[in-house]
Amino acid sequence: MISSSSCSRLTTLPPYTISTPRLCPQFPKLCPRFCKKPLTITNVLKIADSLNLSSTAAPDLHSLFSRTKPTILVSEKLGDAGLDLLRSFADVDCSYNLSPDDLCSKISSCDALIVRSGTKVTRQVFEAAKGRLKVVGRAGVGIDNVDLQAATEFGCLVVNAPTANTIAAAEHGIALLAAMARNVAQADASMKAGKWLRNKYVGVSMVGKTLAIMGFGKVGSEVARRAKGLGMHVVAHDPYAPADRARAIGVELLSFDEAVSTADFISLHIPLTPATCKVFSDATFAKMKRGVRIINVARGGVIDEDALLRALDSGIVAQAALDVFGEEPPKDSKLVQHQNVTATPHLGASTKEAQEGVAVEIAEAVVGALQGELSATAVNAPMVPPEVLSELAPYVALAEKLGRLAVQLVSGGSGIKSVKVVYRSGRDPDDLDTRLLRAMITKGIIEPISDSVINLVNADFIAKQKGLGISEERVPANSSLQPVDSIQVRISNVNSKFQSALSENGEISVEGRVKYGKPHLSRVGSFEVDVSLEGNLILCRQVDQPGMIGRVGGILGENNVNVSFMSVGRTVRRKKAIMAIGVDEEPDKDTLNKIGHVPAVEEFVFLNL
Ligand SMILES: NC(=O)c1ccc[n+]([C@@H]2O[C@H](COP(=O)([O-])OP(=O)(O)OC[C@H]3O[C@@H](n4cnc5c(N)ncnc54)[C@H](O)[C@@H]3O)[C@@H](O)[C@H]2O)c1
Ligand SMILES: O=C(O)[C@H](O)COP(=O)(O)O
Repeated sequence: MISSSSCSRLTTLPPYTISTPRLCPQFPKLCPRFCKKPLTITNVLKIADSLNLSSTAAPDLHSLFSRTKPTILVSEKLGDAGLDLLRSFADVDCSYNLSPDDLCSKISSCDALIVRSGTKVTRQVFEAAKGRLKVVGRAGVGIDNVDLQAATEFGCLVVNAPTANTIAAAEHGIALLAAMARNVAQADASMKAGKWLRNKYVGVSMVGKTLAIMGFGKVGSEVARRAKGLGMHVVAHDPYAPADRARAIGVELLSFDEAVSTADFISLHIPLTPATCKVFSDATFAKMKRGVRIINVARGGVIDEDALLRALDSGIVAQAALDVFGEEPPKDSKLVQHQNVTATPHLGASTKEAQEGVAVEIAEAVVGALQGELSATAVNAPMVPPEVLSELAPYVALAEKLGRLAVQLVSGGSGIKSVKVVYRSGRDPDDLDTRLLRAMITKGIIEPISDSVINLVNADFIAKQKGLGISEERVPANSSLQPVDSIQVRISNVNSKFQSALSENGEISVEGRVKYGKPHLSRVGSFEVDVSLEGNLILCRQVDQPGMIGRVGGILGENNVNVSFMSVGRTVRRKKAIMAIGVDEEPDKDTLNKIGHVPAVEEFVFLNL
């Protein structure tokens, strides 16, 4: 728990570090502008930096400074090992079988929600969360039950657990394949009904038959390996699958039509997306060999279930084995009741081992995300590996400051439509991921002029929503030691309240670099400066003449405003110069007026960083 002494230390930091009510609840007056902001990786890193902690210690800051534990709602059964992990970090509310209304009424008091496939995380859920929900964790692979667009719009990170149930799903696919081919379920049911029907349940052999794997991803590849072991000829269709993986397993990659028309068995392993919804339609069944057998352990929605029923009745499809359904549990039971259908109630991931693995995988992802880490399994945000993140941390701070600085130079009433960011870097473009930097520039530009809270998840979306186009350019630099030599932010087609910030082609232009690990301003318009981007800044253009530093410094000193640094840049000697003055306190109006009345001062602007 935070002590008042450590909290007062925090108040000496730039205010964006005192960012959440949880961080500094007893000092809301000291940080009123910032209390709405969530704790993000950026400000956690800034706090770590300001406290001279290494960036690897940063995630612990959340728990160090948080007065209350976060609350995590688990809406479907999760393995114990995952629950234990969650409980060591948060208050965990396991409420299963919630109605949509109950979920909406609970969610506004939750920081994270963990679901499996049975909970629909709709736009209404994000709206009802009123900004508190930061993470949705999907304990499994398929995220078709989460409205990703709404999550992104509300700045809520969605993470999944994509690896722990792969083998379970593949094994279930093979179990269904074999059970269907040998009528295991039907024969078992008949025996339980007291019958002995040896002639009725003659099956088909798998060896030598062609199996088409539709979707050659994690599960599809594992099914392929196992089917090869059964002596099947395996082909696959997946427009995005690497050919070398297919070669390594001995699988031939085919077009959709080739795969469905040559197969004796077809096993579905594609995600449900708008593009794959009902892709197995009447037209698709018409292309298949008569007597084909279909297994679906992916998603019910990829099949038009009415069309499947027709294909089963007409004999195009001899048998189907289904673990998943368009609606779960299925309301219309015609398909489930069909004598040639083997059905299981979405059991693909349901092994003890997979459920424990998924629970731990999702618990780690959710806890990490709540601590401000960028998740490796983020579904709606860029994944930034930790080593890249720690290298980019000072540039992240620089990017946000430059955005914040540039937007304050725009005169009121000018709508910002177009921003260009120029990165000077010696790195190979593939070695420099600018998504994080772009998000922080967007944050810096938008937050001071709106109510939006920007993070890595929603930065691009909110920029687009506000009609703000951000383009990026890379300029090669000689030095390749640093990831970025300089970042320039240019805003075009606006008026500036500080004419000297305009470049020759009329854009507001500010440029900065990282010096000694800290963000520095290196250019404003066509003036070179060299000031640390900390606290508050006064930019002042004056006639280049002796005594100006003393005059302006004197006015600030007389009014009890402490100058932290000063830099003068000029274009023409004895003509024009820019003075950049860092001040610890915000000068009052009178003090600023006095600076404006110094005869040689032609224009000045006060900027809050
Ligand atoms: N029944 C269960 O309990 C269970 C368990 C695990 C996974 N699943 C489901 O299985 C599916 C696959 O899971 P995964 O872990 O292998 O995912 P994955 O992302 O590793 O693989 C999916 C593959 O489908 C491919 N694909 C996407 N669109 C395609 C298209 N139009 N045509 C062909 N291929 C396409 C992708 O390129 C990818 O290689 C998902 O729908 C997942 O939800 C179900
Ligand atoms: O996509 C998945 O991971 C599977 O369909 C498992 O879903 P479940 O967690 O609801 O069993």
